[in-house]
Amino acid sequence: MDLMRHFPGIPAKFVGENLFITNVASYSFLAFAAVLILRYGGIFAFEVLVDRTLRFLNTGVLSNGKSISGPRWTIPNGQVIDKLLNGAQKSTEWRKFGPVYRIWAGSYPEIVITTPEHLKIFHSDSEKHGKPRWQNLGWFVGQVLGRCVGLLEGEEWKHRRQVFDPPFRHGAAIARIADTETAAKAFVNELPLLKTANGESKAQNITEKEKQSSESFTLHAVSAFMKFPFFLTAGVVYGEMDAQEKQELWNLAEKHMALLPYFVIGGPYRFAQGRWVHPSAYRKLRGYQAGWKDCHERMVQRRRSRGIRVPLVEYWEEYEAGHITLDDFLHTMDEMLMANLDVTTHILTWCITLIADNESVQKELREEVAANKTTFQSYLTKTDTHLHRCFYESLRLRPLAVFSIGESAPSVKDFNGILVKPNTMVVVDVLAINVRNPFWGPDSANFNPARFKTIKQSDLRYNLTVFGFGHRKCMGQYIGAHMIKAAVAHLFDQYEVLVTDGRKSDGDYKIHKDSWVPMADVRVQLTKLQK
Ligand code: HEM
Repeated sequence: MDLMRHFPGIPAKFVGENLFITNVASYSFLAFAAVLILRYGGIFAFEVLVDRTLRFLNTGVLSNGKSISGPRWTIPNGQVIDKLLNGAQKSTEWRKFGPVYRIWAGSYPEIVITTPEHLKIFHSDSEKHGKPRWQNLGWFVGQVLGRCVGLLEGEEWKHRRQVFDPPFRHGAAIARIADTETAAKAFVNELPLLKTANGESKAQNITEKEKQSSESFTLHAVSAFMKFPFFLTAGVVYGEMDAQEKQELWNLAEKHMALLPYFVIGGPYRFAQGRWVHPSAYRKLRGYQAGWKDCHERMVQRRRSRGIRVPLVEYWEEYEAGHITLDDFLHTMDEMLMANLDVTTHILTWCITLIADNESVQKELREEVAANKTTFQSYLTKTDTHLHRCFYESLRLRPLAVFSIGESAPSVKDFNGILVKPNTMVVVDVLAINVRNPFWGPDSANFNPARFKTIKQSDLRYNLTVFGFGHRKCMGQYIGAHMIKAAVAHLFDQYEVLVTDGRKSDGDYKIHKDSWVPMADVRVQLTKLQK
């Protein structure tokens, strides 16, 4: 399908009620569009028509409050593509609509909030918040992730979260720290092998110091760092995996990546009927689903036959006992591994890039790591270290999504007189909170981990968003933090790291194009340190 060429991309989650009305409305719009485009070549006219109609049907706010503005609905999916793939630019551009504005996800209004005050108001009843169906992204996403923990709400969410989160709780993550650290060390030790595997050559223009060490090579950061967090998370759930299982899982990851564009493009992919428009996309979807299910059935079988009890087997037993459905199981597995693949790669790549580009930060980190060698594993779990501050500062500046995944409140929310209707999706402009917010001071755009030294944890509550809010905080936050910090600590302990490529003319970094999160598209030069 031609649309695909224009929207290489990604992502995951949401939707609202009244799907039937929405379907009818959407198909009517498509019919109108066809007529207009054929007759007048009028894409602009079509967008205006859709925008006006949607505003007439539901603006997302009550008419007895202030009115709300926002960007015009655009083909093919409102602002979904911009929100997910072009977030940083749009976060700045859409400021002209004020601190609270509306965007469209397909035919659903989403309200964007940008200040800590509004964040506090919105989360005053966070325990009752819901998740709009399929994250307002439509049917295709629903087929892969519709029943994952992150998209459920109410009692169902509470129950499924209790089922899935035991291996990821704080105590469990601490108990695994030796495994996490060993895996991170192995990952860093094996990086030189990637220079051949990735067809990378030795760095050009090697300096005298590098010649002496004779251990200098460059890597494309995303490609080189992707598998480490993926297989580490897989290990938490599946236990030890053999080479064949790892290969099968990676093949499935590649198939999953090929589905990501359909998650965001919208149009026909928002509806089950879209299968008639693009049968090969539908076949890819079914192929992935079948492979994902088979792979898990076999992994459970193998572990059971050897008497191995790992979280995978325990989750499967919940399914067999009828406590959760097969989709609950498969979709949550997908969320933890596949949907998260880009997330964890993004976090690791940015953390390394930002430290590498700040010489004094890199030096301080190396010294701290050296000073903590004897208690290295407990050092990794601490939160009052330079390493942890580097991790947080990187999350602050380079959030995985510029516009948060979003939630809906069951009550009316009053944002300075704009009254948001109950059950309407509200998303947070994370850059507005984490960077443009006056709380962070005049150097808010700079990478300065030391800033966290003097900030009280309680002051961060509505001024920083990293792992989500309230009850819906990230299930993998502890494992996630440990794995990133372990990899970063080992890397900078063994190598001098330099960003050699990936800058734009304005000094900002290039962003990886084939992902649903804004990963750094950089190359790094690693030079082995002489010890
Ligand atoms: C450092 C890396 C990570 C970061 C920065 C991160 C960030 C986030 C954020 C911001 C959310 C909230 C999304 C929302 O608003 O709904 C979230 C949710 C979630 N994350 Fe993570 N994540 C990371 C790693 C992981 C890992 C390794 C797992 C594997 C289990 C994981 C599993 C989940 C799940 C299941 C949810 C949904 C929680 C719920 O709604 O109950 N995350 N994550």
